[in-house]
Amino acid sequence: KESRAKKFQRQHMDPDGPSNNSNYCNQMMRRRNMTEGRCKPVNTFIHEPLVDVQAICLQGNITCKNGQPNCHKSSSSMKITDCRVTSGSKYPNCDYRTSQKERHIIVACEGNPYVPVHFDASV
Ligand SMILES: Nc1ncnc2c1ncn2[C@@H]1O[C@H](C(=O)NS(=O)(=O)C[C@H]2[C@@H](O)[C@H](n3ccc(=O)[nH]c3=O)O[C@@H]2CO)[C@@H](O)[C@H]1O
Repeated sequence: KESRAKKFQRQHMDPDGPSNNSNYCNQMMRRRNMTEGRCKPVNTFIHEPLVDVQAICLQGNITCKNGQPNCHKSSSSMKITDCRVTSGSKYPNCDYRTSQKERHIIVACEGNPYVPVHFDASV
């Protein structure tokens, strides 16, 4: 069974990216298995070293969107790519818009070791 930490890495980590082609999201959403059963509507890939993303958990606690107190915001902005389904997207041919950004990111952390398990938002 995939751990929540590993699931976070599968869904959100791409240190070697981004390749600034408009098909990045179409390729990566399939490759990371987020187009099975449905097209995941929104997903962010983070183009920073895993250790830098794990270090976000050491920042002060902030409230997550779901009200839990275990979220943390990155101290610096990070290179990310937002993938968002297009209006014309029809499962199983999931179609995404690829948007490269530099944002502070907010993740939820859990466990021992205390590591990212959920992507909450970018700001
Ligand atoms: N505090 C917590 N502590 C611990 N765990 C927590 C906590 N909160 C949730 N989980 C868990 O995480 C799991 C999960 O998949 N949550 S999810 O909201 O659907 C993820 C969002 C995100 O993947 C994506 N998104 C969204 C915006 C954006 O900019 N970029 C972007 O990528 O869209 C998704 C839907 O919004 C779920 O098992 C839930 O129980």
